[in-house]
Amino acid sequence: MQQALANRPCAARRAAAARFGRERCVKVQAVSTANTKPTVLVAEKLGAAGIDMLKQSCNVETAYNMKPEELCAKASLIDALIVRSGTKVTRAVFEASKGRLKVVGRAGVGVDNVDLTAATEYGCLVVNAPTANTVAAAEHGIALLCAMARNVAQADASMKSGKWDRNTYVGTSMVGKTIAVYGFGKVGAEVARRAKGLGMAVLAYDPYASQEKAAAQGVSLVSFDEALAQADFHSLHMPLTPGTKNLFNDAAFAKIKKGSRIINVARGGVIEEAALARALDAKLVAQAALDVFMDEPPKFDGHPLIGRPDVICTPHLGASTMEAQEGVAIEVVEAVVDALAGKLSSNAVNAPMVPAEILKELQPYIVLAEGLGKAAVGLVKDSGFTDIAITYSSPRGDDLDTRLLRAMVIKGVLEEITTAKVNLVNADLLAKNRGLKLTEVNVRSGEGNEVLSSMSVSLGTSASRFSAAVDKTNRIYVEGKVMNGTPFLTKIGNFDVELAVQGSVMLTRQRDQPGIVGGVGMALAKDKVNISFMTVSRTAKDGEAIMAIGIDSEPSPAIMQEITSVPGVVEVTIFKDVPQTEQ
Ligand SMILES: NC(=O)c1ccc[n+]([C@@H]2O[C@H](COP(=O)([O-])OP(=O)(O)OC[C@H]3O[C@@H](n4cnc5c(N)ncnc54)[C@H](O)[C@@H]3O)[C@@H](O)[C@H]2O)c1
Ligand SMILES: O=C(O)[C@H](O)COP(=O)(O)O
Repeated sequence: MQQALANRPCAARRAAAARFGRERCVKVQAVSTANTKPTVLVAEKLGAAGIDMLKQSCNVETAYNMKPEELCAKASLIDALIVRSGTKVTRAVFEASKGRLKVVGRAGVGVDNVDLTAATEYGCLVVNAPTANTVAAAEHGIALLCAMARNVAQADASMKSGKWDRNTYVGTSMVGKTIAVYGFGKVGAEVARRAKGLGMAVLAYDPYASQEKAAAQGVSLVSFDEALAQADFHSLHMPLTPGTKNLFNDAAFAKIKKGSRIINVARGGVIEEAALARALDAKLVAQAALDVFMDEPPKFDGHPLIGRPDVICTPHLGASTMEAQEGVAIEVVEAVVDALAGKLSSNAVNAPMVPAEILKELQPYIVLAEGLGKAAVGLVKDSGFTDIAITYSSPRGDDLDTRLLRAMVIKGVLEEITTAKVNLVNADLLAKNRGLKLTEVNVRSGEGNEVLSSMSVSLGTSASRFSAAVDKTNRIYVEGKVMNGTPFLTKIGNFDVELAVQGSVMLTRQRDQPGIVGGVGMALAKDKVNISFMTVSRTAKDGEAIMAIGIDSEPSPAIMQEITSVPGVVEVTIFKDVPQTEQ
Protein backbone atom coordinates (compact mmCIF):
# COMPACT_ATOMS: atom_id res chain seq x y z
CA MET A 1 0.00 0.00 0.00
CA GLN A 2 1.55 3.26 -1.10
CA GLN A 3 0.33 6.60 0.21
CA ALA A 4 1.22 10.12 -0.81
CA LEU A 5 2.03 12.35 2.15
CA ALA A 6 -1.11 14.37 2.02
CA ASN A 7 -3.47 11.46 1.59
CA ARG A 8 -3.39 9.78 4.94
CA PRO A 9 -6.87 9.01 6.28
CA CYS A 10 -8.11 11.62 8.75
CA ALA A 11 -9.55 9.18 11.28
CA ALA A 12 -6.36 7.20 11.39
CA ARG A 13 -4.39 10.42 11.69
CA ARG A 14 -6.56 11.66 14.57
CA ALA A 15 -6.36 8.34 16.39
CA ALA A 16 -2.64 8.19 15.96
CA ALA A 17 -2.29 11.85 16.91
CA ALA A 18 -4.07 11.13 20.15
CA ARG A 19 -1.71 8.25 20.83
CA PHE A 20 1.46 10.14 19.95
CA GLY A 21 0.16 13.41 21.40
CA ARG A 22 1.64 15.26 18.50
CA GLU A 23 -0.35 18.47 18.92
CA ARG A 24 1.57 19.13 22.12
CA CYS A 25 5.11 19.48 20.84
CA VAL A 26 5.89 22.63 22.84
CA LYS A 27 9.00 22.92 24.86
CA VAL A 28 8.98 26.38 26.40
CA GLN A 29 6.30 27.02 29.00
CA ALA A 30 4.66 30.40 28.36
CA VAL A 31 6.85 32.96 30.15
CA SER A 32 4.63 36.01 30.51
CA THR A 33 1.58 36.28 32.74
CA ALA A 34 -1.07 38.99 32.77
CA ASN A 35 1.09 41.11 35.13
CA THR A 36 4.65 40.47 34.06
CA LYS A 37 6.10 40.94 30.64
CA PRO A 38 9.12 38.87 29.67
CA THR A 39 12.44 40.70 29.39
CA VAL A 40 14.34 40.46 26.12
CA LEU A 41 17.95 41.55 25.67
CA VAL A 42 18.86 42.62 22.13
CA ALA A 43 22.64 42.18 22.01
CA GLU A 44 23.29 43.27 18.41
CA LYS A 45 21.75 45.93 16.21
CA LEU A 46 18.28 44.83 15.15
CA GLY A 47 15.89 46.48 12.64
CA ALA A 48 13.58 49.08 14.22
CA ALA A 49 10.42 47.30 13.06
CA GLY A 50 11.45 44.24 15.04
CA ILE A 51 12.21 46.28 18.16
CA ASP A 52 8.81 48.02 17.92
CA MET A 53 7.06 44.67 17.54
CA LEU A 54 8.97 43.26 20.50
CA LYS A 55 8.00 46.19 22.70
CA GLN A 56 4.32 45.35 22.29
CA SER A 57 4.65 42.28 24.50
CA CYS A 58 8.07 42.43 26.16
CA ASN A 59 10.40 44.64 28.17
CA VAL A 60 13.23 45.35 25.73
CA GLU A 61 16.82 46.11 26.70
CA THR A 62 19.55 46.83 24.17
CA ALA A 63 23.27 46.44 24.90
CA TYR A 64 25.74 46.03 22.03
CA ASN A 65 29.38 44.84 21.96
CA MET A 66 29.14 43.21 25.38
CA LYS A 67 32.13 41.30 26.68
CA PRO A 68 31.45 37.58 27.37
CA GLU A 69 31.41 38.21 31.14
CA GLU A 70 28.92 41.09 30.72
CA LEU A 71 26.58 38.82 28.76
CA CYS A 72 26.87 36.15 31.46
CA ALA A 73 26.08 38.73 34.13
CA LYS A 74 22.87 39.66 32.27
CA ALA A 75 21.81 36.08 31.56
CA SER A 76 19.88 35.46 34.79
CA LEU A 77 17.92 38.69 34.34
CA ILE A 78 16.45 37.97 30.90
CA ASP A 79 13.90 35.58 29.40
CA ALA A 80 15.10 35.89 25.82
CA LEU A 81 18.22 37.05 23.98
CA ILE A 82 18.46 38.21 20.36
CA VAL A 83 21.81 38.14 18.53
CA ARG A 84 23.38 38.12 15.04
CA SER A 85 26.61 36.28 14.19
CA GLY A 86 28.85 38.56 16.29
CA THR A 87 27.81 37.30 19.74
CA LYS A 88 28.94 33.92 20.99
CA VAL A 89 26.17 32.36 23.06
CA THR A 90 28.24 29.80 24.93
CA ARG A 91 27.50 27.15 27.53
CA ALA A 92 28.65 29.69 30.15
CA VAL A 93 25.74 31.96 29.20
CA PHE A 94 23.18 29.17 29.74
CA GLU A 95 24.86 28.15 33.00
CA ALA A 96 24.84 31.74 34.24
CA SER A 97 21.16 32.18 33.36
CA LYS A 98 20.18 29.73 36.14
CA GLY A 99 17.26 28.49 34.05
CA ARG A 100 15.70 31.89 33.34
CA LEU A 101 16.85 32.28 29.71
CA LYS A 102 14.19 30.43 27.70
CA VAL A 103 14.68 31.62 24.11
CA VAL A 104 17.65 32.67 21.98
CA GLY A 105 16.72 34.37 18.69
CA ARG A 106 19.30 34.49 15.89
CA ALA A 107 18.49 37.35 13.50
CA GLY A 108 19.84 35.50 10.48
CA VAL A 109 20.44 31.98 9.16
CA GLY A 110 23.64 30.59 10.69
CA VAL A 111 23.47 29.40 14.30
CA ASP A 112 27.11 28.36 14.53
CA ASN A 113 27.65 31.05 17.20
CA VAL A 114 25.11 29.44 19.56
CA ASP A 115 25.99 26.34 21.59
CA LEU A 116 22.91 24.34 20.58
CA THR A 117 23.76 21.34 22.75
CA ALA A 118 24.01 23.52 25.85
CA ALA A 119 20.84 25.40 24.89
CA THR A 120 18.93 22.11 24.62
CA GLU A 121 20.37 20.79 27.88
CA TYR A 122 19.27 23.97 29.66
CA GLY A 123 15.77 23.82 28.09
CA CYS A 124 16.33 26.94 26.00
CA LEU A 125 14.70 27.12 22.57
CA VAL A 126 16.81 28.59 19.75
CA VAL A 127 15.00 30.18 16.79
CA ASN A 128 16.41 31.80 13.66
CA ALA A 129 15.37 33.83 10.61
CA PRO A 130 16.16 31.55 7.68
CA THR A 131 14.71 33.40 4.68
CA ALA A 132 14.71 37.17 5.06
CA ASN A 133 18.35 37.77 4.13
CA THR A 134 18.51 35.43 1.11
CA VAL A 135 18.23 38.18 -1.51
CA ALA A 136 20.69 40.41 0.35
CA ALA A 137 23.28 37.62 0.35
CA ALA A 138 22.70 37.01 -3.36
CA GLU A 139 23.03 40.73 -4.13
CA HIS A 140 26.27 40.87 -2.18
CA GLY A 141 27.57 37.92 -4.20
CA ILE A 142 26.78 39.80 -7.41
CA ALA A 143 28.28 43.01 -5.97
CA LEU A 144 31.53 41.16 -5.24
CA LEU A 145 31.47 39.52 -8.69
CA CYS A 146 31.24 42.91 -10.42
CA ALA A 147 33.63 44.68 -8.07
CA MET A 148 36.23 41.95 -8.50
CA ALA A 149 35.90 41.73 -12.28
CA ARG A 150 36.23 45.52 -12.64
CA ASN A 151 38.79 46.14 -9.86
CA VAL A 152 36.45 48.65 -8.21
CA ALA A 153 37.93 48.36 -4.70
CA GLN A 154 41.55 48.56 -5.85
CA ALA A 155 40.85 51.54 -8.16
CA ASP A 156 38.97 53.34 -5.40
CA ALA A 157 41.87 52.85 -2.96
CA SER A 158 44.28 54.08 -5.62
CA MET A 159 42.29 57.26 -6.28
CA LYS A 160 41.93 57.93 -2.60
CA SER A 161 45.72 57.84 -2.38
CA GLY A 162 45.80 60.66 -4.95
CA LYS A 163 46.48 58.67 -8.15
CA TRP A 164 44.73 58.82 -11.54
CA ASP A 165 45.77 55.39 -12.87
CA ARG A 166 43.78 54.25 -15.92
CA ASN A 167 46.10 51.41 -16.91
CA THR A 168 46.50 49.16 -13.90
CA TYR A 169 42.84 48.43 -13.28
CA VAL A 170 41.67 47.11 -16.63
CA GLY A 171 39.02 44.54 -15.77
CA THR A 172 37.46 41.47 -17.26
CA SER A 173 33.97 41.35 -18.76
CA MET A 174 31.18 39.16 -17.43
CA VAL A 175 28.89 39.02 -20.45
CA GLY A 176 29.26 35.77 -22.37
CA LYS A 177 31.30 34.19 -19.55
CA THR A 178 30.33 31.15 -17.49
CA ILE A 179 29.65 31.24 -13.78
CA ALA A 180 29.37 28.11 -11.64
CA VAL A 181 27.15 28.33 -8.58
CA TYR A 182 28.17 25.79 -5.91
CA GLY A 183 25.10 25.13 -3.75
CA PHE A 184 21.86 25.74 -5.70
CA GLY A 185 19.70 26.50 -2.66
CA LYS A 186 17.96 29.72 -1.65
CA VAL A 187 20.92 32.08 -2.17
CA GLY A 188 22.50 30.13 -5.04
CA ALA A 189 19.29 30.20 -7.08
CA GLU A 190 18.97 33.99 -6.61
CA VAL A 191 22.60 34.48 -7.71
CA ALA A 192 21.96 32.31 -10.78
CA ARG A 193 18.93 34.42 -11.72
CA ARG A 194 20.94 37.63 -11.47
CA ALA A 195 23.96 36.23 -13.31
CA LYS A 196 21.66 35.37 -16.23
CA GLY A 197 20.67 39.02 -16.28
CA LEU A 198 24.35 39.91 -16.72
CA GLY A 199 24.42 37.73 -19.83
CA MET A 200 26.33 34.87 -18.22
CA ALA A 201 25.89 31.14 -18.79
CA VAL A 202 25.14 29.48 -15.45
CA LEU A 203 26.25 26.05 -14.27
CA ALA A 204 25.41 24.69 -10.84
CA TYR A 205 27.07 22.04 -8.74
CA ASP A 206 24.70 20.77 -6.07
CA PRO A 207 24.42 17.02 -5.60
CA TYR A 208 21.06 17.41 -3.89
CA ALA A 209 19.38 19.99 -6.15
CA SER A 210 16.30 19.18 -8.17
CA GLN A 211 16.93 18.83 -11.90
CA GLU A 212 13.51 20.39 -12.64
CA LYS A 213 14.25 23.47 -10.54
CA ALA A 214 17.58 23.98 -12.32
CA ALA A 215 16.07 23.39 -15.77
CA ALA A 216 13.25 25.85 -15.03
CA GLN A 217 15.90 28.54 -14.43
CA GLY A 218 17.93 27.54 -17.49
CA VAL A 219 20.76 26.33 -15.27
CA SER A 220 22.78 23.19 -16.08
CA LEU A 221 23.55 20.90 -13.16
CA VAL A 222 27.09 19.54 -13.52
CA SER A 223 29.62 17.60 -11.45
CA PHE A 224 32.10 19.34 -9.15
CA ASP A 225 34.98 18.66 -11.55
CA GLU A 226 33.01 19.95 -14.55
CA ALA A 227 32.11 23.14 -12.69
CA LEU A 228 35.74 23.67 -11.71
CA ALA A 229 37.04 23.02 -15.20
CA GLN A 230 34.45 25.00 -17.19
CA ALA A 231 33.59 28.14 -15.23
CA ASP A 232 35.27 31.54 -15.48
CA PHE A 233 33.71 32.55 -12.15
CA HIS A 234 32.97 30.29 -9.17
CA SER A 235 30.39 31.51 -6.64
CA LEU A 236 30.01 29.54 -3.40
CA HIS A 237 26.61 29.11 -1.73
CA MET A 238 26.68 25.84 0.18
CA PRO A 239 26.47 25.41 3.95
CA LEU A 240 29.55 24.56 6.00
CA THR A 241 29.17 20.84 6.81
CA PRO A 242 31.66 18.03 7.32
CA GLY A 243 31.16 17.33 3.58
CA THR A 244 31.93 20.89 2.41
CA LYS A 245 34.67 21.80 4.90
CA ASN A 246 37.82 22.69 2.92
CA LEU A 247 36.12 21.49 -0.30
CA PHE A 248 38.17 24.12 -2.11
CA ASN A 249 41.62 22.76 -1.27
CA ASP A 250 44.83 22.15 -3.24
CA ALA A 251 43.25 19.19 -5.05
CA ALA A 252 40.27 21.30 -6.18
CA PHE A 253 42.41 24.27 -7.22
CA ALA A 254 44.58 21.89 -9.28
CA LYS A 255 41.46 21.15 -11.38
CA ILE A 256 40.15 24.72 -11.63
CA LYS A 257 40.05 26.53 -14.98
CA LYS A 258 43.33 28.45 -15.07
CA GLY A 259 42.85 32.15 -14.43
CA SER A 260 39.27 31.84 -13.20
CA ARG A 261 37.88 33.85 -10.28
CA ILE A 262 36.20 32.82 -7.02
CA ILE A 263 33.61 34.50 -4.77
CA ASN A 264 32.63 33.30 -1.30
CA VAL A 265 29.60 34.71 0.52
CA ALA A 266 28.75 31.32 2.09
CA ARG A 267 30.95 30.29 5.01
CA GLY A 268 34.70 30.70 5.53
CA GLY A 269 35.59 27.06 6.15
CA VAL A 270 34.40 25.96 2.69
CA ILE A 271 37.68 27.31 1.27
CA GLU A 272 41.01 26.29 2.78
CA GLU A 273 42.53 29.77 3.00
CA ALA A 274 46.19 28.73 2.69
CA ALA A 275 45.33 26.61 -0.38
CA LEU A 276 43.60 29.59 -2.03
CA ALA A 277 46.71 31.72 -1.37
CA ARG A 278 48.84 29.05 -3.09
CA ALA A 279 46.40 28.90 -6.03
CA LEU A 280 46.59 32.71 -6.40
CA ASP A 281 50.41 32.59 -6.24
CA ALA A 282 50.44 29.96 -8.98
CA LYS A 283 47.94 32.07 -11.04
CA LEU A 284 45.56 29.10 -11.11
CA VAL A 285 43.06 31.54 -9.65
CA ALA A 286 43.29 35.12 -10.94
CA GLN A 287 41.27 36.86 -8.21
CA ALA A 288 39.14 36.14 -5.16
CA ALA A 289 36.34 38.06 -3.45
CA LEU A 290 35.59 37.01 0.11
CA ASP A 291 32.86 38.01 2.55
CA VAL A 292 33.41 35.19 5.03
CA PHE A 293 36.46 33.78 6.79
CA MET A 294 37.55 30.69 8.66
CA ASP A 295 37.88 32.78 11.87
CA GLU A 296 35.69 35.85 12.33
CA PRO A 297 37.01 38.37 12.90
CA PRO A 298 40.13 36.98 11.21
CA LYS A 299 43.63 37.41 12.58
CA PHE A 300 44.81 40.26 10.36
CA ASP A 301 48.53 39.85 11.14
CA GLY A 302 50.03 37.48 8.58
CA HIS A 303 46.65 36.51 7.11
CA PRO A 304 47.34 34.70 3.82
CA LEU A 305 44.63 36.50 1.83
CA ILE A 306 43.41 39.81 3.25
CA GLY A 307 46.34 42.05 2.25
CA ARG A 308 46.73 40.71 -1.31
CA PRO A 309 46.01 42.98 -4.31
CA ASP A 310 44.28 40.09 -6.12
CA VAL A 311 41.81 39.60 -3.25
CA ILE A 312 38.97 41.87 -2.19
CA CYS A 313 37.29 41.41 1.18
CA THR A 314 34.22 42.54 3.07
CA PRO A 315 33.59 41.86 6.76
CA HIS A 316 30.66 39.40 6.51
CA LEU A 317 28.29 41.96 5.01
CA GLY A 318 26.14 39.57 2.96
CA ALA A 319 23.03 40.11 5.06
CA SER A 320 23.72 43.75 5.81
CA THR A 321 21.13 45.74 3.92
CA MET A 322 18.51 47.93 5.59
CA GLU A 323 15.78 45.81 4.03
CA ALA A 324 17.23 42.44 5.01
CA GLN A 325 17.87 43.63 8.55
CA GLU A 326 14.27 44.83 8.87
CA GLY A 327 13.16 41.47 7.40
CA VAL A 328 15.23 39.29 9.70
CA ALA A 329 14.25 41.48 12.67
CA ILE A 330 10.57 40.84 12.01
CA GLU A 331 11.14 37.15 11.21
CA VAL A 332 13.12 36.51 14.39
CA VAL A 333 10.93 38.63 16.67
CA GLU A 334 7.82 36.75 15.54
CA ALA A 335 9.56 33.48 16.37
CA VAL A 336 10.81 34.75 19.76
CA VAL A 337 7.41 36.13 20.78
CA ASP A 338 5.73 32.88 19.73
CA ALA A 339 8.26 30.85 21.69
CA LEU A 340 7.84 33.03 24.80
CA ALA A 341 4.10 32.44 24.53
CA GLY A 342 4.75 28.70 24.54
CA LYS A 343 4.11 28.12 20.81
CA LEU A 344 6.45 26.03 18.69
CA SER A 345 7.65 28.06 15.74
CA SER A 346 8.60 26.54 12.40
CA ASN A 347 11.84 28.53 12.77
CA ALA A 348 12.81 26.58 15.89
CA VAL A 349 16.32 25.21 15.52
CA ASN A 350 16.57 22.82 18.45
CA ALA A 351 12.88 22.16 18.96
CA PRO A 352 11.93 18.77 20.31
CA MET A 353 10.42 16.41 17.78
CA VAL A 354 8.51 14.59 20.50
CA PRO A 355 6.66 15.59 23.68
CA ALA A 356 8.51 14.38 26.74
CA GLU A 357 5.72 12.12 28.00
CA ILE A 358 5.79 9.88 24.94
CA LEU A 359 9.53 10.04 24.43
CA LYS A 360 10.13 6.90 26.41
CA GLU A 361 8.31 4.69 23.93
CA LEU A 362 9.50 6.41 20.79
CA GLN A 363 13.08 7.43 21.57
CA PRO A 364 14.88 4.50 19.91
CA TYR A 365 12.60 4.64 16.85
CA ILE A 366 13.14 8.34 16.25
CA VAL A 367 16.89 7.83 16.60
CA LEU A 368 16.58 4.97 14.10
CA ALA A 369 14.57 7.08 11.63
CA GLU A 370 17.04 9.98 11.76
CA GLY A 371 19.99 7.59 11.56
CA LEU A 372 18.57 5.87 8.47
CA GLY A 373 18.02 9.24 6.73
CA LYS A 374 21.52 10.36 7.61
CA ALA A 375 23.10 7.07 6.58
CA ALA A 376 21.25 6.98 3.24
CA VAL A 377 22.21 10.53 2.25
CA GLY A 378 25.77 9.89 3.44
CA LEU A 379 26.04 7.22 0.76
CA VAL A 380 24.91 9.48 -2.10
CA LYS A 381 27.51 10.35 -4.71
CA ASP A 382 27.97 13.58 -6.65
CA SER A 383 24.99 12.86 -8.86
CA GLY A 384 22.54 13.21 -5.95
CA PHE A 385 19.19 11.48 -5.62
CA THR A 386 15.73 11.79 -7.10
CA ASP A 387 13.36 10.69 -4.32
CA ILE A 388 13.03 9.14 -0.86
CA ALA A 389 11.00 6.01 -0.19
CA ILE A 390 10.31 4.96 3.40
CA THR A 391 8.89 1.59 4.39
CA TYR A 392 7.52 1.04 7.88
CA SER A 393 6.99 -2.57 8.96
CA SER A 394 4.80 -2.40 12.04
CA PRO A 395 2.18 -4.47 13.83
CA ARG A 396 0.11 -1.25 13.83
CA GLY A 397 -0.07 -1.25 10.02
CA ASP A 398 -2.15 1.69 8.76
CA ASP A 399 -2.79 2.88 12.33
CA LEU A 400 0.84 3.87 12.73
CA ASP A 401 1.21 7.65 12.72
CA THR A 402 4.23 8.01 10.48
CA ARG A 403 4.47 11.81 10.67
CA LEU A 404 7.07 11.90 13.38
CA LEU A 405 9.19 9.11 11.91
CA ARG A 406 8.96 10.69 8.47
CA ALA A 407 10.01 14.04 9.97
CA MET A 408 13.01 12.35 11.55
CA VAL A 409 14.04 10.83 8.21
CA ILE A 410 13.72 14.27 6.58
CA LYS A 411 15.78 15.75 9.45
CA GLY A 412 18.47 13.09 8.93
CA VAL A 413 18.62 13.78 5.20
CA LEU A 414 18.27 17.58 5.12
CA GLU A 415 20.43 18.60 8.05
CA GLU A 416 23.34 16.82 6.35
CA ILE A 417 23.06 18.93 3.23
CA THR A 418 21.38 22.29 3.87
CA THR A 419 21.25 25.14 6.36
CA ALA A 420 17.70 24.00 7.20
CA LYS A 421 16.90 23.06 10.80
CA VAL A 422 14.10 20.55 10.76
CA ASN A 423 11.40 20.20 13.39
CA LEU A 424 8.04 18.51 13.52
CA VAL A 425 6.24 21.65 12.36
CA ASN A 426 8.37 22.39 9.29
CA ALA A 427 9.62 18.96 8.12
CA ASP A 428 7.09 18.28 5.35
CA LEU A 429 7.20 21.87 4.13
CA LEU A 430 11.01 21.91 3.94
CA ALA A 431 10.99 18.63 2.02
CA LYS A 432 8.39 20.00 -0.39
CA ASN A 433 10.30 23.25 -0.89
CA ARG A 434 13.39 21.24 -1.77
CA GLY A 435 11.40 19.36 -4.42
CA LEU A 436 11.95 16.10 -2.53
CA LYS A 437 9.58 13.39 -3.69
CA LEU A 438 8.59 11.22 -0.73
CA THR A 439 6.66 8.00 -0.72
CA GLU A 440 5.69 5.96 2.32
CA VAL A 441 4.67 2.35 2.47
CA ASN A 442 3.12 0.77 5.58
CA VAL A 443 3.43 -2.98 5.89
CA ARG A 444 1.63 -4.82 8.70
CA SER A 445 4.26 -7.03 10.24
CA GLY A 446 5.42 -8.18 13.68
CA GLU A 447 3.44 -8.73 16.83
CA GLY A 448 2.24 -6.98 19.96
CA ASN A 449 2.28 -3.23 20.42
CA GLU A 450 5.81 -2.42 19.32
CA VAL A 451 6.06 0.72 17.19
CA LEU A 452 8.06 -0.85 14.36
CA SER A 453 9.42 -4.27 13.63
CA SER A 454 11.73 -2.67 11.05
CA MET A 455 12.03 0.37 8.84
CA SER A 456 13.87 1.15 5.61
CA VAL A 457 14.88 4.26 3.71
CA SER A 458 15.84 4.15 0.06
CA LEU A 459 16.95 6.84 -2.34
CA GLY A 460 16.60 6.79 -6.10
CA THR A 461 20.03 7.58 -7.50
CA SER A 462 22.34 6.85 -10.37
CA ALA A 463 25.40 6.32 -8.18
CA SER A 464 26.53 5.78 -4.59
CA ARG A 465 29.83 6.50 -2.86
CA PHE A 466 29.67 2.84 -1.83
CA SER A 467 28.28 0.73 -4.63
CA ALA A 468 27.43 -2.15 -2.26
CA ALA A 469 24.78 0.16 -0.76
CA VAL A 470 22.78 0.00 -4.00
CA ASP A 471 20.15 -2.74 -4.02
CA LYS A 472 18.82 -4.86 -6.88
CA THR A 473 16.39 -2.11 -7.90
CA ASN A 474 19.28 0.33 -8.26
CA ARG A 475 18.45 2.38 -5.17
CA ILE A 476 20.58 3.25 -2.14
CA TYR A 477 18.96 1.10 0.52
CA VAL A 478 19.37 1.05 4.30
CA GLU A 479 17.22 -0.82 6.78
CA GLY A 480 17.15 -0.91 10.55
CA LYS A 481 15.31 -2.04 13.63
CA VAL A 482 15.23 -1.52 17.37
CA MET A 483 16.63 -4.44 19.35
CA ASN A 484 16.41 -4.44 23.16
CA GLY A 485 15.69 -0.72 23.06
CA THR A 486 18.71 0.10 20.89
CA PRO A 487 18.44 1.20 17.24
CA PHE A 488 20.56 -0.76 14.75
CA LEU A 489 21.25 -0.57 11.05
CA THR A 490 20.54 -4.10 9.85
CA LYS A 491 20.93 -3.90 6.09
CA ILE A 492 22.98 -1.85 3.64
CA GLY A 493 22.12 -2.62 0.01
CA ASN A 494 21.76 -6.39 -0.14
CA PHE A 495 24.15 -7.01 2.78
CA ASP A 496 23.05 -7.85 6.32
CA VAL A 497 24.89 -5.82 8.98
CA GLU A 498 24.40 -5.03 12.64
CA LEU A 499 25.58 -1.50 13.42
CA ALA A 500 24.53 0.67 16.33
CA VAL A 501 23.04 3.86 14.88
CA GLN A 502 25.65 6.21 16.31
CA GLY A 503 29.33 7.02 16.03
CA SER A 504 31.52 6.84 12.93
CA VAL A 505 31.77 3.68 10.88
CA MET A 506 34.12 2.65 8.08
CA LEU A 507 32.59 0.37 5.44
CA THR A 508 34.70 -1.74 3.12
CA ARG A 509 33.59 -4.07 0.32
CA GLN A 510 35.94 -6.90 -0.48
CA ARG A 511 36.30 -10.38 -1.88
CA ASP A 512 35.70 -12.93 0.89
CA GLN A 513 39.32 -14.01 1.41
CA PRO A 514 41.86 -14.24 4.28
CA GLY A 515 44.02 -11.25 5.26
CA ILE A 516 41.49 -8.43 4.83
CA VAL A 517 40.77 -7.84 8.53
CA GLY A 518 44.50 -7.82 9.35
CA GLY A 519 45.43 -5.57 6.41
CA VAL A 520 42.73 -2.99 7.16
CA GLY A 521 43.36 -3.13 10.93
CA MET A 522 47.12 -2.60 10.46
CA ALA A 523 46.55 0.36 8.18
CA LEU A 524 44.19 1.99 10.72
CA ALA A 525 46.71 1.36 13.50
CA LYS A 526 49.30 3.45 11.62
CA ASP A 527 47.00 6.45 12.11
CA LYS A 528 46.27 5.38 15.71
CA VAL A 529 42.60 4.94 14.82
CA ASN A 530 40.95 2.99 17.60
CA ILE A 531 38.44 0.33 16.52
CA SER A 532 35.32 -0.02 18.68
CA PHE A 533 33.77 -3.00 16.83
CA MET A 534 34.01 -4.91 13.59
CA THR A 535 31.43 -7.02 11.74
CA VAL A 536 31.71 -8.87 8.46
CA SER A 537 28.85 -9.94 6.23
CA ARG A 538 29.15 -11.96 3.03
CA THR A 539 26.84 -13.00 0.25
CA ALA A 540 28.41 -16.48 -0.08
CA LYS A 541 31.64 -18.27 0.89
CA ASP A 542 34.42 -16.97 -1.41
CA GLY A 543 31.93 -14.42 -2.71
CA GLU A 544 31.66 -10.73 -1.84
CA ALA A 545 31.62 -9.36 1.69
CA ILE A 546 31.28 -6.03 3.42
CA MET A 547 32.96 -5.14 6.67
CA ALA A 548 31.77 -2.46 9.08
CA ILE A 549 34.36 -1.07 11.48
CA GLY A 550 33.47 1.32 14.31
CA ILE A 551 36.19 4.00 14.42
CA ASP A 552 36.90 6.54 17.18
CA SER A 553 38.69 8.97 14.83
CA GLU A 554 38.99 9.49 11.10
CA PRO A 555 41.93 8.05 9.16
CA SER A 556 43.97 10.36 6.90
CA PRO A 557 43.42 10.33 3.11
CA ALA A 558 46.76 8.45 2.76
CA ILE A 559 45.53 5.64 5.02
CA MET A 560 42.18 5.52 3.20
CA GLN A 561 44.20 5.05 0.01
CA GLU A 562 46.30 2.33 1.66
CA ILE A 563 43.14 0.49 2.74
CA THR A 564 41.84 0.57 -0.85
CA SER A 565 45.11 -1.10 -1.87
CA VAL A 566 44.79 -4.02 0.60
CA PRO A 567 44.52 -7.09 -1.70
CA GLY A 568 40.87 -8.05 -2.10
CA VAL A 569 39.43 -4.68 -0.99
CA VAL A 570 37.24 -3.14 -3.68
CA GLU A 571 35.91 0.04 -2.06
CA VAL A 572 35.95 1.98 1.21
CA THR A 573 33.82 4.74 2.67
CA ILE A 574 33.10 6.37 6.03
CA PHE A 575 29.78 7.17 7.67
CA LYS A 576 30.35 10.27 9.77
CA ASP A 577 28.81 10.54 13.25
CA VAL A 578 25.17 9.52 13.24
CA PRO A 579 23.99 11.67 16.12
CA GLN A 580 21.68 10.86 18.95
CA THR A 581 18.64 13.09 18.67
CA GLU A 582 18.62 16.15 20.89
CA GLN A 583 15.85 16.00 23.45
N1 LIG B 1 27.47 36.12 3.89
C1 LIG B 1 26.30 36.20 4.49
O1 LIG B 1 26.01 37.16 5.18
C2 LIG B 1 25.29 35.10 4.31
C3 LIG B 1 23.91 35.39 4.34
C4 LIG B 1 23.00 34.34 4.15
C5 LIG B 1 23.46 33.05 3.95
N2 LIG B 1 24.81 32.81 3.98
C6 LIG B 1 25.34 31.46 3.75
O2 LIG B 1 25.05 31.10 2.40
C7 LIG B 1 24.96 29.69 2.30
C8 LIG B 1 23.70 29.29 1.56
O3 LIG B 1 22.57 29.67 2.31
P1 LIG B 1 21.11 29.24 1.79
O4 LIG B 1 20.13 29.98 2.65
O5 LIG B 1 21.04 29.37 0.32
O6 LIG B 1 21.10 27.69 2.21
P2 LIG B 1 20.22 26.54 1.56
O7 LIG B 1 20.18 25.48 2.57
O8 LIG B 1 18.96 27.08 1.01
O9 LIG B 1 21.12 26.06 0.30
C9 LIG B 1 22.32 25.37 0.43
C10 LIG B 1 22.49 24.47 -0.79
O10 LIG B 1 23.77 23.84 -0.74
C11 LIG B 1 23.61 22.51 -1.24
N3 LIG B 1 24.71 21.66 -0.81
C12 LIG B 1 24.83 20.92 0.33
N4 LIG B 1 25.99 20.24 0.33
C13 LIG B 1 26.61 20.55 -0.83
C14 LIG B 1 27.83 20.16 -1.41
N5 LIG B 1 28.65 19.30 -0.80
N6 LIG B 1 28.16 20.68 -2.60
C15 LIG B 1 27.35 21.55 -3.24
N7 LIG B 1 26.16 21.95 -2.75
C16 LIG B 1 25.80 21.45 -1.56
C17 LIG B 1 22.26 22.08 -0.71
O11 LIG B 1 21.72 21.01 -1.46
C18 LIG B 1 21.45 23.36 -0.84
O12 LIG B 1 20.75 23.39 -2.08
C19 LIG B 1 25.06 29.17 3.73
O13 LIG B 1 26.40 28.82 3.99
C20 LIG B 1 24.69 30.36 4.57
O14 LIG B 1 25.21 30.28 5.86
C21 LIG B 1 25.72 33.80 4.14
O1 LIG C 1 23.94 33.44 8.72
C1 LIG C 1 23.54 34.50 8.26
O2 LIG C 1 22.33 34.84 8.29
C2 LIG C 1 24.49 35.40 7.60
O3 LIG C 1 25.77 34.89 7.57
C3 LIG C 1 24.44 36.81 8.14
O4 LIG C 1 24.98 36.94 9.43
P1 LIG C 1 24.81 38.33 10.22
O5 LIG C 1 23.41 38.41 10.71
O6 LIG C 1 25.78 38.28 11.33
O7 LIG C 1 25.10 39.43 9.25
